[in-house]
Amino acid sequence: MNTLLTNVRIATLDDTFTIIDHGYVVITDKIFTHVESGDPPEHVKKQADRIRNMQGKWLLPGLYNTHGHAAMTLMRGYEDDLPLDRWLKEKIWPFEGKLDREAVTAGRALAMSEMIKSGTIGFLEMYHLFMDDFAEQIKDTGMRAVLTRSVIGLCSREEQDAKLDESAAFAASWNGEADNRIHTMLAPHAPNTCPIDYIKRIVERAVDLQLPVHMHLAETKKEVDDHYKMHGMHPLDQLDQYGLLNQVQWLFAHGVHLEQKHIELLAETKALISHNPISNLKLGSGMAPLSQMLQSNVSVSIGCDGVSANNTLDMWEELRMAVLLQKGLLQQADAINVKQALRMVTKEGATALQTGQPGMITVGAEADCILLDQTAAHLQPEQQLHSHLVYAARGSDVTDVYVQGRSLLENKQLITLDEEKIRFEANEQFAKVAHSII
Ligand SMILES: CSC[C@H]1O[C@@H](n2cnc3c(O)ncnc32)[C@H](O)[C@@H]1O
Ligand SMILES: [Zn+2]
Repeated sequence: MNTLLTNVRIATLDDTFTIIDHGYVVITDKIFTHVESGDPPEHVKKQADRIRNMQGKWLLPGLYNTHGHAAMTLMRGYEDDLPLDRWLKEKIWPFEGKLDREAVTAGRALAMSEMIKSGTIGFLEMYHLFMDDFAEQIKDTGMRAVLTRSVIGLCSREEQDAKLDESAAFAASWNGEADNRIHTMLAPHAPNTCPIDYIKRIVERAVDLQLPVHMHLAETKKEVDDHYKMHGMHPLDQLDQYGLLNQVQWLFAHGVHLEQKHIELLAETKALISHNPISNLKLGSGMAPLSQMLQSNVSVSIGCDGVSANNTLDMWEELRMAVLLQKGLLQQADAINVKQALRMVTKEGATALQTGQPGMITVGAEADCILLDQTAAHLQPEQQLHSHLVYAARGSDVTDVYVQGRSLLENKQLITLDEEKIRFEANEQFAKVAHSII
């Protein structure tokens, strides 16, 4: 199958940030075989099974959302004003306790529809319910994902082991599935919900399975202060003291309350960070030292976290918030530049999610790309393309999405999901669960 996209402005976001003002791409099966300037020659047109004129659109790599809980999209707007610990204990965990298969499935379909429509092609899911179902859903939807059956260790040794066995079995059976679009990790929930000896056993299992480990880390000051009280040290220092940082590839979510010595430790051990600025602001958790992490060569990507702490899955908003926040916080206009910003949602995201893809538009890469309507007023004048992508673009500008050459969105219409059905089921399932709590 050959697909030819013509008359398009291409932001390759490659190593040199090349822009092709007027060009075309050819997707052969799932690979970019041409990324060229100008109009396609006759022989290229003849070989195409499908030619789409993309006049008035920008083509660029898809975005990656590297930390979240997709099922929680059902809980959008469910408690807006509590700090993390009370939010979890008083509102979220009781609600999650009532979730059944239909409710979780509805929340996840809603999440995927929102992500695809706003240009996110890959995401990480940290959750504990119906993970096999989700993997099946993703197979059909066509997105990329890292799936983790996460574990909380505030229970007996037997229960801990049972959860870990379930998590490892899930990870082993789905890693590399769906034509390598699904990858897996093990995922202790957080240092304050998983005792260190449990985290140690999880890391040992991850070593056996050759999988990375994902965990919330240093999200709130309370969590870190409590860790000092109980263990006399910061949670990252404890992982280091137990020799756990060098054994596996870590991907930490949040990393808000870190000192410079911790940032250096992350860099030394090549740990990855998923920065979640809006969730951190909404839950009053704080502002992560993003600029210092980038300066210390820590690989940072961006995540939206669960929707009830955000309240959208719009990676453009998330990116803009990440950049503006650092500039204001440090009172420094060049705290993060446009190229660093774009890298976090493309190349660094592709790395964090273990895709093996460059997160760039380049010949030989798998054909993952999104297109934006460049005619919107807020994207004029259109010359400063890279700047617009960081400071002006919105999820609603996205018109088309391809993953591995498969079309998931065309002219703002979802191809692999039924939007009306998703909306209906999300509302129905929310009402059902909310009613069962009262
Ligand atoms: C064990 S599955 C994941 C678990 O995490 C909860 N969660 C959602 N958002 C956050 C957050 O910001 N910090 C910590 N935990 C969070 C979610 O509700 C699931 O229960
Ligand atoms: Zn989270």
